[in-house]
Amino acid sequence: MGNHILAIDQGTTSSRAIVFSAEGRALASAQSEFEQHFPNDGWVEHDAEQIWQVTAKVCRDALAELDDPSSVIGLGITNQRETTVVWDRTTGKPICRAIVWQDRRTAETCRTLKAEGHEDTVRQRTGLLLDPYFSATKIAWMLDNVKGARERAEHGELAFGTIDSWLIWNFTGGKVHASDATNAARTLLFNIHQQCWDDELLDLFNIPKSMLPEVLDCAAEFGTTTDGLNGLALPIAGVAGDQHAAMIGQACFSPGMIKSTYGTGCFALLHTGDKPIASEHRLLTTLAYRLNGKPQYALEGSIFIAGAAVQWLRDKLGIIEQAAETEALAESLDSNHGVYLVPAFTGLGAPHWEPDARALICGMTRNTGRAEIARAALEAVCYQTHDLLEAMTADAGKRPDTLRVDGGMIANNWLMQTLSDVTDICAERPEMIETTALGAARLAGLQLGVFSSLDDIASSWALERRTEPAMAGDTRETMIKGWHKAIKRSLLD
Ligand SMILES: Nc1ncnc2c1ncn2[C@@H]1O[C@H](COP(=O)(O)OP(=O)(O)O)[C@@H](O)[C@H]1O
Ligand SMILES: O=P(O)(O)OC[C@H](O)CO
Repeated sequence: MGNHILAIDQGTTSSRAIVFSAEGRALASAQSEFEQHFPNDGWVEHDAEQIWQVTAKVCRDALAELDDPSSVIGLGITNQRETTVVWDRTTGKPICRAIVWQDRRTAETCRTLKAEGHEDTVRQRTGLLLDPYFSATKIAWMLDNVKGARERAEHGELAFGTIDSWLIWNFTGGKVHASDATNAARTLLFNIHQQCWDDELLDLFNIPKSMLPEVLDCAAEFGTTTDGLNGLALPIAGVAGDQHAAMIGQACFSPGMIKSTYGTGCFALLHTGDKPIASEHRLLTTLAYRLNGKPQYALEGSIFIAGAAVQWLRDKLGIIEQAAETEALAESLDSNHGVYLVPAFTGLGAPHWEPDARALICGMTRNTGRAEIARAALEAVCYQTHDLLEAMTADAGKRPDTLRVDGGMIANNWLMQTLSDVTDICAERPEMIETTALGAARLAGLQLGVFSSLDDIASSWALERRTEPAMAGDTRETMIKGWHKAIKRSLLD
């Protein structure tokens, strides 16, 4: 019998499937992008049916690369979080397109709920804020805007799920409606202290409880695949939201350990142990993971735009052809020449939480060219990480000394060094950069007996590159001061 695990990383722009060995080597993989829909300003939608089709296909493609597919003993799923799907339990069809985490259409609803004084209760119970980022107001929007949806939901005909639930439902032929605690904790409906759906919050957001999935640990029995894999029956044994899976993939298992993932957005999570810490600096309190019924908590800083700013340079400004070109452009300058880019294209996340802030470039002169702008896009990621780390240090009472980094953007060595310089913290990049998918595989492996413990998993984490801070203190201070001035301007909008 084999011990390989198929892991799915269902991300915001693409679905990936990777088969991992027990040592954490990628034995086979496949990836496919899918369509992004922007039907209105600030709206972002996905076709959930297409996500299911594309995801099942990349799994089949990865399995087909193996000499012996029977060596695969289980499936782990990790996913873009908060993105909301509502479907009909009988037909299995979504009632409308999925509303993506980046979508800002419910900003007004959030403002009203805040003005009515509900934010403290919501924060206290969920660890989150009243922001359109999370699922609850997205579900309510669907119920109120898709004809007949509210009535059908009240009659128990509709199901809600984040993308993990939607995939589990489809892989099991509609038999299992489940999610894991980390995904549930991003909905604004889950009480992170009691580890259950919160009836008062369901009332506040006006969402029928019958729509919600059963919530399980991250390593658990989520059913067996009957559909999508050419008849292959695999136990779905590990599930976590992508940032939580990255915590597992980066082996951040002790309080004080922190990882930061640089993909479309950037998400830094600090492990805070078995007690939740309420942030006083507008960070989120969330789950790191939940195993054997025992939640481990984290403080999270969420930045909505990181690599997406580089995509913008490529697709909208046309000043680069490939993301990797930003490295040589940034390196070609001796300083940032006073140019800053605040990438508030979809508002600002932590620690500002300003859905209406908008992006800007400032400090330009006649000398400013593509190198300054590319460098400013990369530096913005470093400054934002700096701001998150300051907030985390203040909340947790201790400054982390090492940041474990991953995500597509961190292949950029200039960015990695500048991150260390600006944050004044060492950055460590692991050998296996696909930490998200690896984390999902690890969770499934834990459930299926491939690993006996988290220590067993931690022993296979291997360092590939480490950067040390090497910038003079006064240079750092000047740069950060310039950034904070730019941020102030973007908040004026
Ligand atoms: N060498 C690079 N330098 C800067 N940005 C990069 C580089 N390579 C990829 N990126 C950016 O990283 C992002 C892709 O990272 P990935 O982890 O695959 O994202 P996601 O999982 O969110 O789709 C893209 O936004 C891309 O612009
Ligand atoms: O799909 P990613 O990697 O951009 O991650 C999305 C996050 O989970 C959103 O909270």
